[in-house]
Amino acid sequence: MTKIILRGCNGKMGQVITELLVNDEQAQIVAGIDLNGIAKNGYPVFKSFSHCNVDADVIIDFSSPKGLEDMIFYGQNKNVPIVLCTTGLSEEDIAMVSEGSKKVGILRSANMSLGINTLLKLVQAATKVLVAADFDIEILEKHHNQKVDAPSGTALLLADAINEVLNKEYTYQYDRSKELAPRGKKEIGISAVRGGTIVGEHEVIFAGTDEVIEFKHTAYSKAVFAKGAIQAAKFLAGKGPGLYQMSDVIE
Ligand SMILES: NC(=O)C1=CN([C@@H]2O[C@H](COP(=O)(O)OP(=O)(O)OC[C@H]3O[C@@H](n4cnc5c(N)ncnc54)[C@H](O)[C@@H]3O)[C@@H](O)[C@H]2O)C=CC1
Ligand SMILES: O=C(O)C1=N[C@H](C(=O)O)C[C@H](O)C1
Repeated sequence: MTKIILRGCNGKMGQVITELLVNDEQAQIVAGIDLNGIAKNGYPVFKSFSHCNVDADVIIDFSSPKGLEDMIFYGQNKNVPIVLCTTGLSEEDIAMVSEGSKKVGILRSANMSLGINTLLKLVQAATKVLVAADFDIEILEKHHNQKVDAPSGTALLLADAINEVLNKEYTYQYDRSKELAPRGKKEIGISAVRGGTIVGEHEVIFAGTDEVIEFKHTAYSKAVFAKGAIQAAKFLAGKGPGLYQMSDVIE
């Protein structure tokens, strides 16, 4: 049985994971960490890791970048690897994750769904062909009105995957409305829409002369992310230090 500490347990994703694990025979939540500290799901909830005294195999984090350092410190000290699903991380946060992973296993992914992780490979293959034929690349993402970070972590993940194929030569253009200059050649445009209860939509648009190819992923429920996170937690439990990705879990 994989014993999980769920950080952000009282949030939207925390609740979906909690419900999914009720009937899971291979994994269970042994404690939650949440700023509001309210226990409502049959497991203890602590306001921070400094109060958490349970025996666990893995941490799943869907919360906020605040307190990231404390979580990594806890993981290193207790030898508990971390599935880091939270987005909106700064450059400094990402460097901290990279450094931290030298002492504890950390799997970081801005999107745990099978669909987006398949899309990453498809857009890389498309980029190789289409950029050589002078196509421009734009990414459009849409999310619910409660989302605090923009652009989404997934939009950045897609852009990074594309840019990897392009030897990291492209820059990201986030706000075209302030631009007077025309579109740059080596740039990836990234645009965000926020409204209602949209779970998560990502479009990668390859626009060439007289033809356009669009790749689109739509999440219809948060369960697609929760299932991926649980799968990742089962994979990561017992693993040693290192920086892992979803591609290590779903080939
Ligand atoms: N990687 C993925 O597949 C996905 C990632 N996310 C990301 O997960 C995060 C959470 O998303 P939601 O559940 O929608 O947000 P939410 O706002 O509904 O829930 C966040 C929860 O974390 C708690 N929290 C915030 N800061 C905390 C801290 N420093 N320590 C302990 N608890 C803290 C809040 O009290 C709240 O209960 C966001 O960054 C979001 O972008 C969301 C969906 C999928
Ligand atoms: O906050 C969300 O809801 C989501 N966040 C992730 C992101 O920033 O990409 C993943 C998913 O799209 C839902």
